[in-house]
Amino acid sequence: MSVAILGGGAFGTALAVALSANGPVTLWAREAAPLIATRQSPRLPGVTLPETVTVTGDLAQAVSAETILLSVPMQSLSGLLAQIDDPLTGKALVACCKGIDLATLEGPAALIAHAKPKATAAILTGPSFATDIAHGLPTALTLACASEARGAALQAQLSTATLRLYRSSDVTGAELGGALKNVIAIACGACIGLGLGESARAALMTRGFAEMTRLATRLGARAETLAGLSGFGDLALTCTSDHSRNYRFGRALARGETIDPAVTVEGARTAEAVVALAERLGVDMPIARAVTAIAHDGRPVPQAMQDLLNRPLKEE
Ligand SMILES: NC(=O)C1=CN([C@@H]2O[C@H](COP(=O)(O)OP(=O)(O)OC[C@H]3O[C@@H](n4cnc5c(N)ncnc54)[C@H](OP(=O)(O)O)[C@@H]3O)[C@@H](O)[C@H]2O)C=CC1
Ligand SMILES: O=C(CO)COP(=O)(O)O
Repeated sequence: MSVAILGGGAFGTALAVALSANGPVTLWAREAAPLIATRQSPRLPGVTLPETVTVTGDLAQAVSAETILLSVPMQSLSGLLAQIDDPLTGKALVACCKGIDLATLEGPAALIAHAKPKATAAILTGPSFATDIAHGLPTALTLACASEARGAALQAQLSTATLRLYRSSDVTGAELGGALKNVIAIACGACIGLGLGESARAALMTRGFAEMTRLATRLGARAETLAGLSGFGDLALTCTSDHSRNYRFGRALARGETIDPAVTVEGARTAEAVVALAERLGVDMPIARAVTAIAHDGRPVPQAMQDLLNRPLKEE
């Protein structure tokens, strides 16, 4: 089965390198010329695409593949899908982005399912830095698809010797785990940037995990999915690593450092979407509210942290 990846940034490039171990791969980028010329994405320096990866700027050609991975930032996903006239009947569309769409408050797989109802929507998510995948370091991810049979086929097609996929039918749990952990990672970066210490970060991770589980289960996810790679696994990675852009964003906010708007920080916009979703559903999400306050409302980070500590004492 042929594979195409839409999005020539860090993750799309890394996936193209990894999946080329299984056979030919097509990589589509909106600005394909530099990628064709250099075989390197500026978003993933030092990684050269193998010859078995065909880079194209022709979207119609790319979506002729049977399995299509969508690896653009979450807030760009609906626009990209709208550019594809083809209903993509029978194809597998695998979301590789992490977030919640601000316009619809949907996760990536739900958004794909609504935009292309004649295709099969799935999601590939979990703890994995693009650089690790591209360099062939061992990585385990969740491949979630509502159809058990399509999920099993995708699991086999997209696993490699170093990219180990676990299968799930809980698409909601997988997409929310990946989206929500980025919000908590911003809070953890802010905590460390403010010098509040590692004990405070562990508390934020734990209470953040409670918050993630509360919202996800309210939306029909299984709690055990949140405890898996796509939730707990990715939370652990993203909240503790300098490689994470979300973590670094929170740390920079706390330190008053300049933020580069060209860097993809999914948790910033997703925090806004989460707050809106949680309010609609009556779910308490204090850490997401704090992240929205520091990222968008100009609330100073020390005050936002104090707001969290000042909340009434409660049962765990
Ligand atoms: N990097 C990582 O380690 C991982 C990332 N992810 C997820 O993958 C998704 C993509 O992130 P990542 O690749 O890292 O981000 P990058 O910032 O590295 O790249 C984003 C890419 O998307 C392209 N893009 C943006 N908007 C559009 C659009 N409307 N149409 C077509 N292309 C578009 C950009 O093009 P241009 O360069 O022209 O701006 C760029 O090539 C995110 O949801 C992220 O959470 C998941 C796991 C790991
Ligand atoms: O999702 C990721 C790791 O699993 C990448 O994290 P950042 O987007 O924070 O860099």
